Amino acid sequence: MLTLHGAALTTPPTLAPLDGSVRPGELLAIVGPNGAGKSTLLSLLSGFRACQAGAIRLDGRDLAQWPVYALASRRAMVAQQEPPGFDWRVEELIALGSDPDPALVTQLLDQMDLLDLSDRSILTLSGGERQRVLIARGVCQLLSRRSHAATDGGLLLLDEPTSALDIGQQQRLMRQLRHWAHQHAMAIVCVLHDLNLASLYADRVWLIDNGARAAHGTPAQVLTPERLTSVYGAELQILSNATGTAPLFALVP
Ligand SMILES: Nc1ncnc2c1ncn2[C@@H]1O[C@H](COP(=O)(O)OP(=O)(O)OP(=O)(O)O)[C@@H](O)[C@H]1O
Repeated sequence: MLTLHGAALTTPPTLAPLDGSVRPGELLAIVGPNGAGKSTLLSLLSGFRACQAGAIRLDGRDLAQWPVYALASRRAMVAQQEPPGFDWRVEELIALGSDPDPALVTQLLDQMDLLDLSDRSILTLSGGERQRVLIARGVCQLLSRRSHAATDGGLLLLDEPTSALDIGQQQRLMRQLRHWAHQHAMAIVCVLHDLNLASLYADRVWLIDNGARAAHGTPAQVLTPERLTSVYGAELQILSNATGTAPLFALVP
């Protein structure tokens, strides 16, 4: 479990103090306009950036106190635009640094619709294919390093994981994220620009605006047309949703 206790950044890029938690088995979406502070917040949650006030704790221990190797078994981060780096084959890159059971790699290749690409060089992949490989690598890191003592699947942090995906792959990924969250009691935090994906798949949403959390709760509580119009300055119409619970939006032409 990840907990925030007045966690803040006081020098630019600033973030107002945040309290809250990310629980095993849930999918938390972080949404907000460009420049709101979403990626900055994700870098705090990952421990790559230290908060300047308050604290962030993973399993009750301050993030800054975790030894690097131990932290890598409990938290994986997939950044927005990771450069491809060296000429790895897809299945090599997924396993890199994790020494996983080969069956896990095959399962992840299947789950991310990458089986046909397993032997290809990462340098030859399209943007969306590469994005799916990097997500598989993050999940592989958590599942293969998981200790027998762990009661949950750790923390997976994803910065705009659907940005390069077509709508079919977006749906597959979001369903797969929910599946991993439930099957492995994994806590998953996803920065999303697509409010409809947040609405359809997230258990909870944090709306970030201007370096502060403007609202948090279920998608239906947070994603109201009035609030979104005010925060994004976009003219929206609300569409009905098949489940009748989460709102869906379209731009007014
Ligand atoms: N080192 C820095 N010094 C000063 N300001 C910064 C620094 N890094 C980022 N910023 C600013 O902090 C704000 C938040 O940036 P961040 O990347 O977290 O936004 P974001 O919500 O992820 O945006 P986007 O949706 O465009 O990816 C932006 O206005 C950015 O210009």
